[in-house]
Formats: sequence, C-alpha cells, structure tokens
Amino acid sequence: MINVTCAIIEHNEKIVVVQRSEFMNLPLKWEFPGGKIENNETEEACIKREIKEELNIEIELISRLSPVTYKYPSFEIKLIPFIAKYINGEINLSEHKQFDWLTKDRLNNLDWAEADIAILKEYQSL
Ligand SMILES: Nc1nc2c([nH]c(=O)n2[C@@H]2O[C@H](COP(=O)(O)OP(=O)(O)OP(=O)(O)O)[C@@H](O)[C@H]2O)c(=O)[nH]1
Repeated sequence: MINVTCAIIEHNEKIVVVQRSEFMNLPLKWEFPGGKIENNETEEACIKREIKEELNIEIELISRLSPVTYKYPSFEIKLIPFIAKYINGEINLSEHKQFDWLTKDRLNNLDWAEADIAILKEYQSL
C-alpha cells in the first residue's frame, strides 16, 4: 500500500484542482495535488513539499480530513487529505496537464480519481 497526501487548497472561495497527464497512471483523471510520503517524512512535510514541487506555491495547513483507503486494479493507496490555504506564489505546473480553480459546489463535475470521491463528499459536508 502506498501512502499519499493531498491538499484541498482554498483561496477566494475557490479550490485548486489538477488533471493528471496522459502519461501518468490514472491518465486524465482529476485529483487534489499531492504525492507519496517519503521515508521518515511526516504527512505535513510531505504535503508542503509536494505542493511546492507540483504547483510551485506556498500553503498553510488548516486541518486534516479522514484518510481513505482505496484499491485500484493494480495498486492500493491510503490517501490523506488536508485542507489548506493558499499563501503565495503563481501556479506553475511541473507534471499535470492543467489546473482550475472551482467553487465547492462545482467540484462534482470532474472525472475524479476514484479514491478522491469519498474525500470530496466529506469536504462538501463540512
Ligand atoms: N496526488 C494525488 N494522488 C492521487 C490522488 N488520488 C489518487 O488516487 N492518487 C494516486 O496516488 C498516487 C500518487 O502518487 P504520485 O502522484 O506521487 O505518483 P505518480 O504515479 O504520479 O508518480 P511516480 O512516478 O512517482 O509513481 C498516484 O498513483 C495517484 O494516481 C489525489 O487526489 N492526489
């Protein structure tokens, strides 16, 4: 099982979402930015590092939501979500195909990575 953190980054009533590229696994699926926890890394350090690497922005963590375990056909993940707020920087994608800023109620319209559906539900119920 791989441990992955992801961030729901809020700014001006919107949340940033990213689309995986054709060349990644789960091609073209939408997700919250984040990535795998490295050896001896805390969840908090991981999410801040991944957001800097993938989007090139700074965030501040607000809270942690419930982790979700999900079994894809070829791998299993534990996805650990954080709510965060945007602090500074201009988004510059290093891996993803595109990003968008959406209001909470419009997040449902995307083709999400399956593991994210439960996270989305919890977030929208807050
Ligand atoms: N970052 C992120 N990954 C997610 C989400 N939902 C989800 O199923 N995943 C999966 O969790 C894994 C995240 O690891 P990653 O982004 O570092 O991995 P990757 O496969 O792109 O890169 P790799 O080449 O380092 O293996 C991917 O397999 C991705 O498909 C999500 O909301 N955010």
